[in-house]
Amino acid sequence: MAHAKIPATVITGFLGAGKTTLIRHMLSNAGGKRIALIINEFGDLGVDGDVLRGCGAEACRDEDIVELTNGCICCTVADDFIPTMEKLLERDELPDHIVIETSGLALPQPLVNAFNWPGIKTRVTVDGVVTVVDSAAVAAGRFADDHDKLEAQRSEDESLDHESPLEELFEDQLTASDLIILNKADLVDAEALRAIRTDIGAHLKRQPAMIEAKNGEVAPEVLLGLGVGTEDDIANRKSHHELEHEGADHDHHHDHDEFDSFVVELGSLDNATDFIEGLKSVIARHDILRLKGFADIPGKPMRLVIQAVGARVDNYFDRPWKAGEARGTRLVVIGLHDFDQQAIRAEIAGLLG
Ligand SMILES: Nc1nc2c(ncn2[C@@H]2O[C@H](COP(=O)(O)OP(=O)(O)OP(=O)(O)O)[C@@H](O)[C@H]2O)c(=O)[nH]1
Repeated sequence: MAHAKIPATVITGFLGAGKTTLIRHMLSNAGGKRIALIINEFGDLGVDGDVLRGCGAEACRDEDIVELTNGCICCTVADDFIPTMEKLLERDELPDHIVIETSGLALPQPLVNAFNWPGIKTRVTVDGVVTVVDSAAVAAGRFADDHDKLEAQRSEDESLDHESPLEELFEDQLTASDLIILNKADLVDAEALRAIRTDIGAHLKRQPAMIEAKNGEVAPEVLLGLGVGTEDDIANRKSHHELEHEGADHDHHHDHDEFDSFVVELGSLDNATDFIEGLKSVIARHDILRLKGFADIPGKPMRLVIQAVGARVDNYFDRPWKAGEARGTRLVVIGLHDFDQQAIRAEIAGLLG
């Protein structure tokens, strides 16, 4: 008897939109489903995988979490993602469902296309692409292009064929989606949510369902089981990059060179409250897009998770430091490629007093 294909859900969305939070909620409510997770993130510190392991949900055991850290999943599909999937499919105990969290800077299109790879197409199908939107960031105009500024830049440099990298990515992630989650609904009012819906709808040819959520609280039955088979519809979801180079003999190279990241390592934080207040001003001064990691607070048995998305900084203790684990503070900082790494490093180190 032929086996049914394993459904795979792709979770995409810009940096800090709430992908990991959504997955954490899904795992805690999976109702006995065995879910394998493939997690990819931008930057050299695997924070998302570690946060998910820290939540100890039964649906996803440690061996079911695979991290792809060699770069952005859309650029390393052939070298990284396909071999990982093949290995997963060789296991004796196959998962009921596969969930893939892309990095916040990834284009979903090359990833979805990888499901047409011969060894994968017969075994797995894309159940759906779920795009998580940070409603607060959209309402604050983070993805809206400054068209006047862009025109001025274009008149100086004719080779510029791009919209702002943030706006393009945001649109490409929406273009690929089967379901849109307007997350962080707690941070905006009903009118702003309505405006976001209208605006997103106006940008899309297809009209995927949109649902509002806070803290990624969406029932797994809603997220999983869409049954779309997105890999067969990929031609209708082209990214800006693909559209620009359509027909041209062009290598579809996409290397996120508009963005950059680095890791800051520090000792322990004597005063976490002051440190976090200080971080807020460093983030604002340098327009840092995302900062996340773990901190060591002397005398505390638990490690502190620090999560910043734009100007908002959250922190919470997630789990005790393990015996033999090196305590310390490690933060990954992500921004546009021209941000001043040296100054940011110095200013963050300076917060320790
Ligand atoms: N207020 C509020 N905060 C949220 C919500 N969802 C997520 N967050 C917070 O937003 C921050 C980023 O959430 P993550 O789930 O890590 O976002 P992500 O999309 O996985 O981030 P990257 O992997 O870095 O792109 C965390 O501090 C979350 O607690 C929400 O609905 N409301």
